Formats: sequence, structure tokens, C-alpha cells
Amino acid sequence: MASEPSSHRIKTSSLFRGDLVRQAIVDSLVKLSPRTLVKNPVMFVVEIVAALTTILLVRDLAAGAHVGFTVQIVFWLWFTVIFANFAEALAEGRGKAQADALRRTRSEAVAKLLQKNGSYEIVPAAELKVGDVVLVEVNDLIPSDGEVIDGVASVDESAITGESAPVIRESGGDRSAVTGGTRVLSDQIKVRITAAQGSTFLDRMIHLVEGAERQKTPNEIALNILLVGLTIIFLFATVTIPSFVSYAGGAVSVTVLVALFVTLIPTTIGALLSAIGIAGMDRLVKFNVLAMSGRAVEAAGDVDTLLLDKTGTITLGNRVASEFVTMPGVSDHELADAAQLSSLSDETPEGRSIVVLAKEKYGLRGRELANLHAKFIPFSAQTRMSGIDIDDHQIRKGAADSILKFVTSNVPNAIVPREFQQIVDKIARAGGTPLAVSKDGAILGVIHLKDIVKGGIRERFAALRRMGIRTIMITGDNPLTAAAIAAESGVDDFLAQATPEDKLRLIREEQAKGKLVAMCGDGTNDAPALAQADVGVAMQTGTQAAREAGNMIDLDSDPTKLIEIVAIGKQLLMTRGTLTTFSIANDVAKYFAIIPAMFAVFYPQLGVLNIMHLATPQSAILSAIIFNALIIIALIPLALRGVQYTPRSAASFLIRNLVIYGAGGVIVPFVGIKLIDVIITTIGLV
Ligand SMILES: Nc1ncnc2c1ncn2[C@@H]1O[C@H](COP(=O)(O)OP(=O)(O)OP(=O)(O)O)[C@@H](O)[C@H]1O
Ligand SMILES: [K+]
Ligand SMILES: [Mg+2]
Repeated sequence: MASEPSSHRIKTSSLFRGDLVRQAIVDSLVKLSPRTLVKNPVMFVVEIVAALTTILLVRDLAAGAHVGFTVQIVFWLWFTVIFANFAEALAEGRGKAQADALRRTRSEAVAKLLQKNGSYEIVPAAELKVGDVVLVEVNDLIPSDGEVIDGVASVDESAITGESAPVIRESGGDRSAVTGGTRVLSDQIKVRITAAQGSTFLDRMIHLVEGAERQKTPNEIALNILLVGLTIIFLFATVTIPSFVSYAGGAVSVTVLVALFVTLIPTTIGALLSAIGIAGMDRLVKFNVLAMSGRAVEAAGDVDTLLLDKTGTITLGNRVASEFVTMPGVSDHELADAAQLSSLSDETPEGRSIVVLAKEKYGLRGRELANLHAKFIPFSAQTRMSGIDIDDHQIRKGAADSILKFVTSNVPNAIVPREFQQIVDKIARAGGTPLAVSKDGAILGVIHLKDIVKGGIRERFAALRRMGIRTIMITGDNPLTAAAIAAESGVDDFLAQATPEDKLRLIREEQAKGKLVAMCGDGTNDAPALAQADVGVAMQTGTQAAREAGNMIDLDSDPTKLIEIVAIGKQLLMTRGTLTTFSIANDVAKYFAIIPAMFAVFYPQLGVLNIMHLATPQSAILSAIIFNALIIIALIPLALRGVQYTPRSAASFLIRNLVIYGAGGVIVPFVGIKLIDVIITTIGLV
């Protein structure tokens, strides 16, 4: 069963946990490999520069020159790269630790592979192929991902979701998907294997949390291009300096130029960019959401419209038959009998509950299917009907309008009792789903399916509204039921009697208006829409098809989780925006800190700009390069935690952050560099 929306577990873990830090230190040295670092252009440039300066240092040493200053610059250049690597390694570390834990839970289990004659053979789970059918009994581990094709069981999925409450898995409906590595607690099920070894859900989850398949998002690529552009501009600016200096009759060392260049290029954001993205994914994982791509997380930050299906998403999803209501002149027994016949092979939870109600209330027996000469018509989301053709009779049950159409198209002069619509409407207005039952040309009565709106969902929709997100419920159910559930749950709008194509069309229409659309769903009929949406959040309790179509999976199967998903997406975008602002403002400020100090000797007019009064040109350069390295470390917590976000207008946040981080980016280096200058001259480093 889906967890209550309010029960988000936040697994808190300290940012700088000892073991993670130790591993990150090791990794930050491993990441010095140029092949790894080349993916980060700005830091790659710093590494090249550091290597060249190291070579010069060795040459000067061999020549017996005085190298005290160069040694310190070289030291801090390498640390700039290592600090950047450390930020990324630390961000990755938490996912890696979680992946290790998941690997340990990966089932080494055996499977009970069903044979043609109904017996089973025990085989290693690793040998299972797609399409195999296995039996899973009490206390067995489910050997691989699959679809329940027979039976109902309660399953402990805590290995995957961390949630200890068991969930129901059953054939036919929207809760038929089972995951390898989880355990059956009661009853037994037959499972058709749907995933090949190596591409199971657990495999994908491991890849995902350890970031093995992380691709740069389009936004990150664009930002990287900007950073490379700035680097090239500052490269040209730096190489022209010697000519200015020699014009004034002076000389400037390569070490000084190198240091100047590195302080001016956008190293701060270059160092933290990838860590910010990884941390965003990691924050989602903490909320039990698996995002298949960074792009999906970014899109979530800008979502305008959220579409949700009703059953199982807004409601608890176990629609149970609670009552048979007969038409005038039809006996209870007659209706119950038809309802049961039409549901005998209906493997949906609704169908099964009808068989059960007929048995409990009217003493009707489940019949031997094999003895009936009958053709079963399975439920489909298009027809919204299911039923049976038996002994020249056509028995159908389904959505009221579908049954009405079916009856009148087969028997043009069919009599539809006046009471029919009244009963249907009464059930619908109460938020129930009415299923009409017909036999040949006559409507026999209506089955009342009850469903319950999930607790706390109203407040959550209100929070989405405050974030500027419009919620629309789309359901295959009739307009009255839809309206009742919409009112009870507090969605902004609804679309009823929607086929899978309607869901798809609605998303395309919204997207055509320039809106970013998120969709939450669990059913196979939601799969096309989940794939089309910019953010497709599939419920973990949903079908295999739904879980493959979406670009996010919510392990808690809570549709209102979108609040956290959007908040984390916004937080990611804002963190990147503010740190970029900070970084670039920073570099501009450094320009004013260093240039006057460097050139005051040659161009005394520049003295008026020398507001920082740094001790010597050398101490100015060294202070700047030390500040440049340390600011990376100082900003790691912000990059990993993200800037604060509470559901409020995004625009006001943006302005506030620009002011704080823009102004901060200008002021902080002045203070920082001055402070470092005082310290290093006091302790006599320069
Ligand atoms: N087993 C069944 N047999 C016959 N008719 C059914 C059955 N299950 C559902 N229906 C009818 O078909 C309609 C569409 O059902 P479906 O579960 O596909 O809706 P949906 O599009 O998934 O929307 P939601 O999940 O939001 O309710 C239901 O409202 C109901 O009237
Ligand atoms: K810099
Ligand atoms: Mg559904």
C-alpha cells in the first residue's frame, strides 16, 4: 500500500562524514588523471598550467635560482585542482556508499522455475531469462524483476525503498510489478520475468546512485561553454601583459602571469559545477526518488503543470466492490450472478473484488473456468469494459457510458430504465466508481466500487499551488466521480473519461503552450503520457511499463512527492545560478585586487586603484591564488546542500540571491585577500 504523503523519511547524514572524506581525498588524487579531468575544461586548463609551472620550477631549481615564491604558487595551483576534485569526489561518495549497500542486498537467490507440467525446478536466479515464469512462496526472495501473472501477496520491499511496511502485489492491475531482491511475506505468486540479468531495477538503481551513467545536462554544457569562453578571454588578456610591462621598461615572470591567469578564470564555478549536479540527484535519492537523468531534475525545477491519474495516485487504488444495485424487475441473485460471470477471468483488483462480493453476500460460488464454454473479454482502458460471451449470451460490465453505448448499438430498441442514470450519478457523486452490468439488451444493475482519497493530499496540492504549479487530475472514470474526487482532493482541474490518447494529447497541448509538464502515474495506460511528459514520475507500486516510461521513479509511490522533486529541481537551478554569479563577481573583484598591486611599480597612476594596500606585489599574487583555492573548499557545503528554498515565488528568490551572491562575490575576495595578505606577510611567507 502506498505510504501516507506526510511520512517522508529523510535519511540525514552529515556532509563531512569521516569515511566519506577519507575516500574523497583518495579519489581527488585519482581524478588528477588528465583523461578524467579533461571533462572539466576549466580545471583541465589549471592542471596544464600547474604542470608547466612545475616543470619551470624544476628547471629553476637545477639552475640554482631562488624559487621560494614559485614553490608556493605551484603548491597552491595543484591544490586548486585537488580541491575541485575533492568537491566532486565528496558529492559522488554518498551515492557510492549507497550503491555498495544495495549491491549487498542484490539477490544471490535461487528461483523456482515453473515447468510445463506444473512442477518447479530450482535454478540459480542468474540463469533466468525474460519470459520465464517462477513461483515465489512465503519467505522467498523474488529472484528478478517481473510481473505478477497469478495471485496476490504481501511483499517486503524495504531492501529497495527502505520502507518497512509491506506492500500488496497482485496480478492484473496497476500493482503487478515486482522487484528482484524483495521478499514475499505471505501467500504465493507466479511471476513472469521481465528483465534480463544485469538490467534489473536493482542494477539500474546501483548505476544511478553511484552516478556511473551521469551525463552532462544541456544546461551544464551551455554553462561549460560560457566558462571556456571566459577562460580563453582571460588567456588573451594575460598573454598581452608582458608587452605592456616591457613598454614601461619592466619585466614580469611566468609564475606571476600563471598565477594571475588562474585567479582570473572562473575556477570556483568550474570546480563546483559537477558537484552541484550530483548533489541534486543525491538529494532526490534521499527523498526516495530515482531520477534517470540530470535533465529531468532540472526540468522539475521549472514545472508549470502537474497531471495525475486518479486511481492509485490520488486515491489509495484498491477499488473494491461494495454493493450491487439492481434495476427494477431484476433480482439480486440475477445481477450478482452476471457480475460474477463477467469477472471470473478479470484479473484486475476490481474484477476479483466483484467475485468475492458475489460469493460473500449472495453465496455464489466461483465456477470452474474450464467447464464453461465461454469467451472472456478482458478489460481494456479503451473499451472501459470487460465481460464474457457464454451460451449465446453477452454479459458485460464497465463504465456506465460504455455499457450504454454497447447495449444500444447491439440492441437498438433496448430499454434503459429511468433509474439507471440516477443510481450511476448517486454512486459517482459519492466519489465511487459505478460499473454497469448488462446482459444482452438489458441493463441489470450497477456495481459500486469504493475508493478512498489518500490522507493529507489536500494540503499538499495547496503547497503545489503556492509554488505556482497547476494540478490536473486525468482519469478514465466518469465526470461525476472525477468531480467528487477532484473536490475532495483539491486539484485545480480535471479531465474525465480520458483514454490513454487523451492523456497524451493533453500533455502535448500544454507543452505546445510552452509549459513544462510533469505527470505522475502508475498504470500501463499512463506509460505513453509518462514518456511524453518533461518530468514523468512513475510510482514504484506501478506496472513495469509505467516504471520504464518515466524518467523518475518514486519509491514511496506518493504523487505529491512532486513538491519535493520541484523544490529540489529549483534548488539545483538556483544553487548553480547563485554560485555562477558569485564566481564571476569574485573574479572581477580579484582583477581589481591584483592588477593595481602588480603594476603600481610601472604605472604609478594605478596607485589610486590600489585600495587594498597589499604588502607587496608578490604577496598580492600569492594571497589571490590562496584565496582562489580556499574559496572552493569554503563553498563545498553550499554546493552540496544547495541554497535554501521554501515554496514561494521563484522570481523574488532569484533577485534576492543575485543581490546576496553578486554583492557577496565582489566583497568577499577583497576581505579574504586582504586577510590572507596580512597573515602571510606576518608569518613571513613572502
Ligand atoms: N475490471 C474492469 N472491468 C470493467 N470496467 C472497468 C474495470 N476497471 C475499470 N473499469 C472502468 O473503466 C474506467 C477506466 O478505468 P482505468 O482504471 O483505466 O482508469 P484510468 O484511466 O487509469 O484512470 P484512473 O487510474 O485515474 O482512475 C473505470 O473508471 C471504470 O469505469
Ligand atoms: K578563479
Ligand atoms: Mg490508472
